This record gives sequence, structure tokens and C-alpha cells, in this order.
Amino acid sequence: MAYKKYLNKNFAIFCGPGNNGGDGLAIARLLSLSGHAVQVFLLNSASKRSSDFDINYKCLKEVASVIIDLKEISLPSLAADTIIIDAIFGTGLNRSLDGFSKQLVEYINRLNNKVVAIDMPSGLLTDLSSKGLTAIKANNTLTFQCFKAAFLLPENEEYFGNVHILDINLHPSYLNSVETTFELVDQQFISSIIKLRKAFSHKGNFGHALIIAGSYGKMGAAVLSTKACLQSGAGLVTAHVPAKGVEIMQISAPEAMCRIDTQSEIISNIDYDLKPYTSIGIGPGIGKEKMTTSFLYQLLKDYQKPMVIDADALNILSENPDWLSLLPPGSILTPHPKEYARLFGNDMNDLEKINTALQKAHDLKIIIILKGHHTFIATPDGKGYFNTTGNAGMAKGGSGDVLTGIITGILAQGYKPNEAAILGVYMHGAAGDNAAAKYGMISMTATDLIEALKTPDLLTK
Ligand SMILES: NC(=O)C1=CN([C@@H]2O[C@H](COP(=O)(O)OP(=O)(O)OC[C@H]3O[C@@H](n4cnc5c(N)ncnc54)[C@H](OP(=O)(O)O)[C@@H]3O)[C@@H](O)[C@H]2O)[C@@H](O)CC1
Ligand SMILES: Nc1ncnc2c1ncn2[C@@H]1O[C@H](COP(=O)(O)OP(=O)(O)O)[C@@H](O)[C@H]1O
Ligand SMILES: [K+]
Repeated sequence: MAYKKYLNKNFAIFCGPGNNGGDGLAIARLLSLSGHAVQVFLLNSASKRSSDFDINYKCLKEVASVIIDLKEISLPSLAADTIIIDAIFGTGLNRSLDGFSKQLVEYINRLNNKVVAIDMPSGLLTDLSSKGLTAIKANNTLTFQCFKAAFLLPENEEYFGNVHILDINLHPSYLNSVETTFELVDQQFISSIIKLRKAFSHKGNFGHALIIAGSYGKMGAAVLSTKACLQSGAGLVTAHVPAKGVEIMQISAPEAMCRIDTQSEIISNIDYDLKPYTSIGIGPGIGKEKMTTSFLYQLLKDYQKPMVIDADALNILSENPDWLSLLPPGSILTPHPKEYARLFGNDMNDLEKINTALQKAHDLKIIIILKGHHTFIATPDGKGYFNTTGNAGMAKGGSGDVLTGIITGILAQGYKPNEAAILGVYMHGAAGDNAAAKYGMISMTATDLIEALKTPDLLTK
């Protein structure tokens, strides 16, 4: 286990007056009993102490430990190899730190000692944004029972370090009774939505996806999304591309059929029946030429089934926000942070972004995928899902095009839009993790993501 390296060290345990402090006192007792040198520092111990704190304080007193009441003037000096345990505040913190507690946290952050936070780094708020606040910068956080949403937000990255979830045996009926807006998408969750391919099935059972993508100089985006779509289980895939892009597409993805635009370099028009297609993905590499923009408007007006909207299709939407109301219900938007800002506004902290996505998903009856580390999926029914797969090796051009192809391919097979979004994001990240394991995060490319989709246990490990 990662924290085995902390055995046989000296510990300085900082405890607040609540239950988090109580946890710190219990840790102090256990470490003392196992022969470690432990110093305990109490903060505000004269104020309202929780009963957990009192019980653990009494137990600790029976074990030989140094317990020091911290006063505002005396911040302790610690040996460089002492491990600091932060049990000052946990989930009960309901406002930003000030006064001595803020000073103490700033002091700990200035030290070079390793810090282990208990449940939450002190100062981090559970349900509110912590942007710009003072909080412990931990190397490791040992959190109880489940991930806290605060650990999934980019703006909190510098605080929690490596997060370890400790099972404290909370009763399943209690856990089930806790209402939560957010779900974590892990392998177990995915296994509840994945459909097995029946032995007697044929290609007609897995739908026909249409990818509308590419322009002169950006055929790569079209190829990446089409190839990813082919590897997401769809029965048939057609790519609608500008005339000049047909050869590129046919050579790169011979399994896909092509529809050829009347324009040579851009997408401008669809003059065939869209009924045979069971899903449409539009946007990668299409640019924002006038004809392409008008075409998107027409498509939004005419087409009634859910679509996957990405890249330039999103940028066109952000320049014509009235068109958002034309999106067919169940459509899936896949913005990266910049595209999201263009669509729904800048200057939001991470929680505001998430809440706005949930609100817009509800109002427009669509799914919004906020891409990033722990991609967030906002659904029309008010629930939000954080993905657990993926890595920084995916932070490269083309990764998003692959995601569009995957989700379009899954949607084509008859999955509900919510499921297609969740499953697609998970698969994409899982492929990213496989690619990173094979090629490393630095050198892996979007093409390697597609290659890595071809892993038998992609969705079961
Ligand atoms: N199932 C569970 O939940 C389990 C929970 N467990 C543990 O309990 C922890 C939660 O404990 P908790 O509720 O006692 O709150 P905690 O984080 O110790 O802090 C509360 C104290 O902080 C104070 N305070 C608040 N803001 C402040 C400020 N800015 N500056 C100064 N003070 C401030 C607040 O004072 P007040 O707001 O009342 O003035 C109160 O005194 C949780 O993280 C985990 O470790 C596990 O042991 C078992 C399972
Ligand atoms: N640090 C990261 N951790 C996990 N996934 C990431 C990370 N960085 C990027 N990704 C994923 O890679 C994809 C990048 O998409 P995007 O920026 O649209 O790429 P492009 O437009 O170049 O195709 C997203 O799905 C995103 O979630
Ligand atoms: K803490």
C-alpha cells in the first residue's frame, strides 16, 4: 500500500474540535499503541467539542502521548521527517478558514513535511467552491467510504494529492438512503448498462451511424471519429465528407461507407433521406463556413432524433445561441472547457460550471459532457456523473474526435442517450488508460486510443 512508507516515522497530528479532530485523536492513539512517536496539537479545543472528540480525547489520555493545546502565538517547530496528519476540519467545515485556523494551515503549507489529510484537506469545502480559499495541501488524503465531489474538480487539484478511499463499514442501508446528485462512473456502474451481443445477432441489430465531419485540411478529425465509431460496436458506419475528402476516408477507413458533399472542401448540404441512420454525430473538423453554418441550422430544424454535437458544430451553436432550443431532445453535446465557456459563459468556478451544465441539460432536455480529467456528464433528469477512466496522455489534438465517434456508434446501437454518453466517456477513458500503459502518456496519440479500444476486457476490468 502507498502509505506503508510512512510506518516507523514520527507523527504530528493536528486536531480540530469536531469529529474530524476525533478521528485524528483515534489515529494518535493507534499510532502511539503501535510504538510510534506522536505529538498531538489541538486547535480551539476549549470551544464546542463534538462527543466523538471528547470520547477519543479521553481514550488518548490513557495512552502516553504528547498533547499540546495550540495557542495563537505558538506554532510548533517540527523535524523535517515528521509526518503531519491533518485532522483539523473535515466535511463539517461550512465556511472559509479565518483567524488562527487559517494561519495554522498556511504555516503547515509552508513546511516541507509530508502531509496526510484525514477525510478532507482542512479548508476545502464539501459542497461549495473552494476556489481561492486557504486549505491544506496534502500529499495523500485518506477519505472515508466514498469519493467527495471536491476531489473531482480541477480547481482543487493542488490540495488533495493521492486520494485513498477507506471502507469504514457504513451500513449499506444508510449509504442507500443518502440522496446524491452525483454518481461515480466505474466498472460496476458500466456493467449495469452494457448490453451483451446476442449470438444470433446480425449487423442490422447494431444500427447505422452517420458521422458528418471534415473539411479541407481537417480530414484527420473525420477519419479519427469515423474509425472510433467503427470500433464502438455499430453495425454500419457512413461518413459524410466534402468531395475532396472521400479518398482519404475510403483509404483510411475501408469499413465505412461514404456520402459525398456537393462542395469539394466543406460540408454544405445533405440531399438524401436520413431515416436509415440510427444516430448522427456532427462537428469534428467541419469549420464554420457560411454554407456549413446554414446546413447545421437546417439539420437542427429538420432532424428529430438525438444527435451528438461536437467541435465546430458547438462553436457555430455558441455564435447562434437561439439555435440551442432546436436541439432534438436527448442530443449529446461534448464541449471541452473552451467550447463550454463559449456556449454557456466564462468566469465560472468548477461548481458553477457543473450546476450550469445540469440546469441547461434540464432546460434543453439534452446531455452535456464537460470534458476533462473526470469528465462530467450532466443529464436532463438532474443527475450528474463523474467518469473515473482516462489520463493526461489524452490531452492531445484528436482525442475529442475519437470520443464523438465512440458515442455516435453507441447511440446507433439503441442505447438511451444518457447511457450512450456515460458508456462512451468511460470506454474512451479506458482506451486511454490502455494506450498509456502500452505507449506512455507522453507519446500516445489519438490513433492509439482507437487501437486501444480493441481490448477484450476493456469494459470488464
Ligand atoms: N458518516 C460520517 O459523516 C462520518 C464522519 N466522520 C468524521 O467526521 C467529520 C465531520 O465531523 P464534524 O461534522 O464534527 O465536522 P468537522 O469537519 O470536524 O468540523 C466541525 C467543526 O468545525 C467548526 N467550523 C466550521 N467552519 C469553521 C471555520 N471556518 N473556522 C473554524 N471552525 C469552523 C464547526 O464549528 P461551528 O460551525 O459549529 O461553529 C465545528 O466545530 C468527517 O470529516 C470525518 O472526519 C467519521 O469519523 C465517521 C463517519
Ligand atoms: N488530463 C486528462 N485526463 C483525462 N482525460 C483527458 C485529460 N485531458 C484530456 N482528456 C480527454 O481527452 C479529450 C480531449 O478532447 P478535445 O479537447 O475536444 O480534443 P480534440 O478537440 O483535439 O479532439 C476529452 O475527452 C478529455 O476528457
Ligand atoms: K482534515
